[in-house]
Amino acid sequence: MLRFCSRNVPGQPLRVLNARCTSRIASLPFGTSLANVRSQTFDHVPWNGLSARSLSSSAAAVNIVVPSDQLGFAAGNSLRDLPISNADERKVSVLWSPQNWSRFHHIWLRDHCRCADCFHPVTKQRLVNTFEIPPDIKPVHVQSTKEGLEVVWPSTSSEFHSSFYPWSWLQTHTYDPPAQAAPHSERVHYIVFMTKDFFADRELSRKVLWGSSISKAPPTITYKEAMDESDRGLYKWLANIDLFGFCLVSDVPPTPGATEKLSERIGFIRETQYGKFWEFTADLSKGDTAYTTMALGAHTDNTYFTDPCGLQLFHLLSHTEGSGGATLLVDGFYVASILKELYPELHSIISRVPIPAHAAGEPSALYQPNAPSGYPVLAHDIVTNELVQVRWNNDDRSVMSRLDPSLVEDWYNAIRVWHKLLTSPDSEYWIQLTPGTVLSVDNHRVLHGRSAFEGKRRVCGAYIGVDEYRSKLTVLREKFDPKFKFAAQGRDHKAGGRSIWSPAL
Ligand SMILES: C[N+](C)(C)CCCC[C@H](N)C(=O)O
Ligand SMILES: O=C(O)CCC(=O)C(=O)O
Repeated sequence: MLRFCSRNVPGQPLRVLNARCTSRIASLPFGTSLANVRSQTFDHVPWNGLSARSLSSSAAAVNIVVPSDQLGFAAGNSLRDLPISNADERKVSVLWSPQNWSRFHHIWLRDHCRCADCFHPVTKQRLVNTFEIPPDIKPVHVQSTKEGLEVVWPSTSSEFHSSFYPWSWLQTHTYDPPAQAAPHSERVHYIVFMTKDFFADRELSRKVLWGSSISKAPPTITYKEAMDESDRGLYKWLANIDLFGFCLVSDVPPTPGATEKLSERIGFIRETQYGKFWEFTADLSKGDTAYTTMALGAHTDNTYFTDPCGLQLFHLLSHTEGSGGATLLVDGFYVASILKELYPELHSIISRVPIPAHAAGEPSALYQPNAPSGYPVLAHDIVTNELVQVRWNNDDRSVMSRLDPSLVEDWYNAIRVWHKLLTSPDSEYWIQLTPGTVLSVDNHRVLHGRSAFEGKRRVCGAYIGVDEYRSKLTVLREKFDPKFKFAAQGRDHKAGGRSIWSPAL
């Protein structure tokens, strides 16, 4: 049963507009003032017109306290001004608007309390002991306030425990139903010119997939922008990489020193068997074909690492006494989207068959991923199923000794088609790098390679860990992206400048 009651302003009408609550007793037409039904009880029935699913099957006497003085509704206003909340045996339901509501399990809400006793305001770590929360915990009081939802819990000690959840935080983290994810990526055949408002309205983590036409307007920033201490240019640089999977940096002094300093603007350089900040040329000084004049097909680096590097920076410092050595880029997400569309069963095979890999060119090192079978070419988020990583280097692939015998021919067919799409003229973006232009590549998405060359060719660059890159991008988003700004009107802890309600936590 639901008992509507208003608080704080006795006798004031409790007006709920746009919400309809159907009960066996009566249905409430739009705009009904509930004042006269304040004491009326309603069996717990589906909110008519709000959702096919009932809010709860079990009848439970709960108080809905929606202080009428805080409703502030004029006739016809939407519910968006103040969501209605109610609690049943196991969940709190929040009615955002006539067609939208969410449900949060009591245990989930209690576990996610962010008061200073439950969530460290500086370290942003959970303090509440999840495992001491009674599995059947129920609030003694639920209240909608202007800033968010207030829930009062029974507590073993004498006093109650009060939790607060900002509306925007609940909307960000709604899981029943899940927040409507914006389409993750869009395949464009034209080039989107990077205007500042282009960034402003982009959904975070959106991707712009591209083919060879990216050559018309490759994402580029200047060295001056990247080095600017305001970090605005750095944000633009990383936002470009996040959107396109790569970005050029122009007007960079053609020296290893300037390139290293540029790399470190993103984060600390990841040291590997090739060194920290590396320079390489065709002298086989390291046991890898990158240190030769050979052509290298489109690949991602470090498939032999459990955690392949996130970014790779290349700067062609000089090339004399010969030609060639053009750089190849292929958007692995773009090609995967085509494979999925045209050959879904092959897409499924390379998304599930693991590939072992090794780096064994240095006598003092033999790298293999921690999973003995390796990892599939395409890795997807386990919940959203969005593509998050491409791992492909056919040269560094080890023996396929764990292939299901019934899959051998299909697997070879799958990688053959994958390779055909990767090497299609529509997928390939060739660029002849020159001294002064640094190429930065998301090694989890964009494959790179090069054409064969003659002469003396010197390249320098660095690896940056994927977590260092993504952390810097998130910190810059907090600084520059209004979507990341959170204002809980005084209900916030901002130790270290970061809100406890940051969408990233
Ligand atoms: C970038 N640097 C020249 C240092 C090393 C290149 C090693 C590339 C290796 N075959 C891989 O795919 O990871
Ligand atoms: O020499 C180049 O331009 C690229 C070499 C390469 O693919 C690599 O180092 O992974």
